[in-house]
Amino acid sequence: MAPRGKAKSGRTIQSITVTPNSPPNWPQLRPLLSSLDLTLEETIPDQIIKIHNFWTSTLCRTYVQFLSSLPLTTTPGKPKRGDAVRVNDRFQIDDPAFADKLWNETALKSLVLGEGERPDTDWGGDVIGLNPNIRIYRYKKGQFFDQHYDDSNNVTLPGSPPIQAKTTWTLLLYLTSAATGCIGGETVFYPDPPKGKKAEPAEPVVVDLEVGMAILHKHGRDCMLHEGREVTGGEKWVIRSDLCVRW
Ligand SMILES: O=C(O)CCC(=O)C(=O)O
Ligand SMILES: [Fe+2]
Repeated sequence: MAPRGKAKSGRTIQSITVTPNSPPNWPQLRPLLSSLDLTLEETIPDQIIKIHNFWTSTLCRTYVQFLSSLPLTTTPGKPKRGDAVRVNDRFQIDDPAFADKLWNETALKSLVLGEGERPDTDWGGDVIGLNPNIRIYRYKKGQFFDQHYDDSNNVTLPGSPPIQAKTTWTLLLYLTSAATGCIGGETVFYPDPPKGKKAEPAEPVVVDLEVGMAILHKHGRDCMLHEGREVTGGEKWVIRSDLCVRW
């Protein structure tokens, strides 16, 4: 057998340190619009909020290119009991530093907590940052995320001492849309059917993809049933995190 570190030919094999799940070298978050140029737009008060142009199309393009180089894995078609059928390619990482950048170096913190004009939203407590659990989704033709509710989770945010928090709202950031060749993939919300036999079922609320748009939607006990519709052409790319409140 060749000695350790040597190939049979005698060349030294470079030692490779693989840190399992080490955070990627995310591109810097630029260019971005200032919070003064952005607003929280209520699609359904206290349930769904949109931020158009949260990321610029230039930044989205940089990220799609970068994220394409990450080792995404296709989620199994058969979910665990109680989980939604979810067919997409994803990359998941616990990265408190990136979550902190997404919160502090973008307009998000100012929009959610800022002094400016903003809807009187119940964030479920004092918002202190974003969930370090960052999820990247890529949906290709035929992929989708079936109807489900998002859970609230307990998380620990960095600090000394570390801060106990829980998630209250989902953050979805769309990097692609019809403008980049993605067909379908809308996020669709289903309001609870009105009570009473004669009542018409409530119309679904369809959120069309828009490059750089972020949406926040309330989750946990008050989460609306929702889905990511099937992508029928091109690619849908999404970055997912959650708002965290002090626990
Ligand atoms: O990709 C989407 O449009 C929806 C994603 C979603 O519902 C989730 O991450 O829980
Ligand atoms: Fe969801």
